[in-house]
Amino acid sequence: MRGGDVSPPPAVELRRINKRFGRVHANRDIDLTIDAGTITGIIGENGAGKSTLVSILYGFYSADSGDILIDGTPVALTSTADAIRCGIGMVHQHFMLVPTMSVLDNVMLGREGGFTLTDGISKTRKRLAQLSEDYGLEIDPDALVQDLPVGLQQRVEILKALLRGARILILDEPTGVLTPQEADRLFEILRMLKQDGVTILLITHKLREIMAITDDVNVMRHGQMVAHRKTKDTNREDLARLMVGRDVLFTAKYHEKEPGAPILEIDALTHHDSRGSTVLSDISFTLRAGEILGIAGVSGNGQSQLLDVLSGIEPVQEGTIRVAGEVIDSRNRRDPTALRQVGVAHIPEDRHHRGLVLPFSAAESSILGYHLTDVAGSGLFLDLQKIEARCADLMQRYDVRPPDPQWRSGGFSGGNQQKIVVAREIAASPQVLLVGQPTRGVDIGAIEFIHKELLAARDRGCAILLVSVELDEIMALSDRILVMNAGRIVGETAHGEADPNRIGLMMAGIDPNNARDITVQETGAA
Ligand SMILES: Nc1ncnc2c1ncn2[C@@H]1O[C@H](COP(=O)(O)OP(=O)(O)OP(=O)(O)O)[C@@H](O)[C@H]1O
Repeated sequence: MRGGDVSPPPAVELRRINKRFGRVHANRDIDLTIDAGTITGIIGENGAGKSTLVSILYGFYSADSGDILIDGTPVALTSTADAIRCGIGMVHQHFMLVPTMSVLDNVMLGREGGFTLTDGISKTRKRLAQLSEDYGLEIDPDALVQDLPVGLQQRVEILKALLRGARILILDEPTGVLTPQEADRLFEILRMLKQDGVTILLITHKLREIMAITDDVNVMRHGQMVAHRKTKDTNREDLARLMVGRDVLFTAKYHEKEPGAPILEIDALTHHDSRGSTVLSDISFTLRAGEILGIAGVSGNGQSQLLDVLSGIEPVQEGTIRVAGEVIDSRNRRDPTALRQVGVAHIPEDRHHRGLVLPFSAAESSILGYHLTDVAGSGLFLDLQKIEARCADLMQRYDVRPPDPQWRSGGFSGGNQQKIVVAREIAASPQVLLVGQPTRGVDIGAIEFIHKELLAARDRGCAILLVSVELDEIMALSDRILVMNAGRIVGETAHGEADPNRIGLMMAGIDPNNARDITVQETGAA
């Protein structure tokens, strides 16, 4: 017991935790102490071992060795059910909810933990309503999960954990998919939970969030815990240095450059989803060679559909796309492979579903979409040696860890998976590069690197369409910015004239010329 006999034991104590995956030593002699009723952050580069560590605490992985103490008592966590029984809950990066079921059904699912069948539906409904009210979560128990925006889906995950009796809540990169407004709301909820004595463990790459909400912060590097700081005694620069081992540039080194000829011309593009709702409305713009055109917008305002149509995942319904003179419209479809052959590359927003095939090796994933080009070999068959050698080279340049072309794509940490996708698409030297959320889940060192690579591709003449919910990222890289709201382009601004407040208002659907006394909070990529 620390601090004399009267102080309570820590909520969580990890002692000399070790975990290996084959030859990767993901967690090496990790010690971590978390006091009850605090918010503790864990930061570290991609692949540092953060998710592995919290997965061990949640009983998802078993440690090879080491001890776990909850409230001072040693526990054996051999399954997530064990963890739930010990009062541990987890909100995952990829939600574990069933989209076609209601909120109530979802929280009733898999009740291994704090409440049982005898609780009955009506009792659960009451507790759900009470918790939702206590924390201002605004959740309708009968809503279908698929109809809720991601911010609300995440609250359902939190409610599910609380209903199972969680007193220790783990959140693994909870804001990666949230708008800045949703993230602020999440932090209010976390502060309320802390006031009620819940202990919170937060993994994030965003140092702004660490500084805003945590009491303590722990830094991991190469599988080890290398530093602990009281948040009030540190700052972003200090933490960045501890993580990466060098100073980090928080803003990309942008320089002006005259763009070349038009390469991608979009005219009157309108698109409807499967339910007939209009998701893109009369979109027209021109993208030039050697230009980065940023699309700013709150997620869910048509940006994803725009990328889907431009990359050939969805057919053009109304309007035309002209790529290097070639016309694509409703009568003349091009699928993503055909588009790649005319030089249109795509870094998709969702690396799990569209960027990688998780059971494939890194080498196989590194030629996805390019298997018909000479990077895959010259004859009828794939030249595996050539593919692996090229993949090894890309992995070295993009600092993918482990740098092993034969490693299974699904066995890389989230940020390293993202680097594989970014490396593949930039290395194809496309004429047009469509980019969706390029730095989601990526550590600050890698953000700096990816930004540098995007600017370098622009300087080589590539025309880049950059979609990101991080306004800082859009402002740092784009020569021109278009703002999207409700499926329409509602504003345009040049790099030098970009004003985050004006853009923020347009993103929210407010005409900045008529808005008074409204300021919009800036977002932060790191
Ligand atoms: N299921 C697995 N199979 C094989 N290797 C794995 C598995 N899970 C993790 N690893 C390896 O363990 C190491 C640590 O991964 P982990 O996901 O814990 O990192 P992280 O710090 O959470 O990274 P990120 O910030 O990118 O999410 C990585 O090198 C990864 O490749």
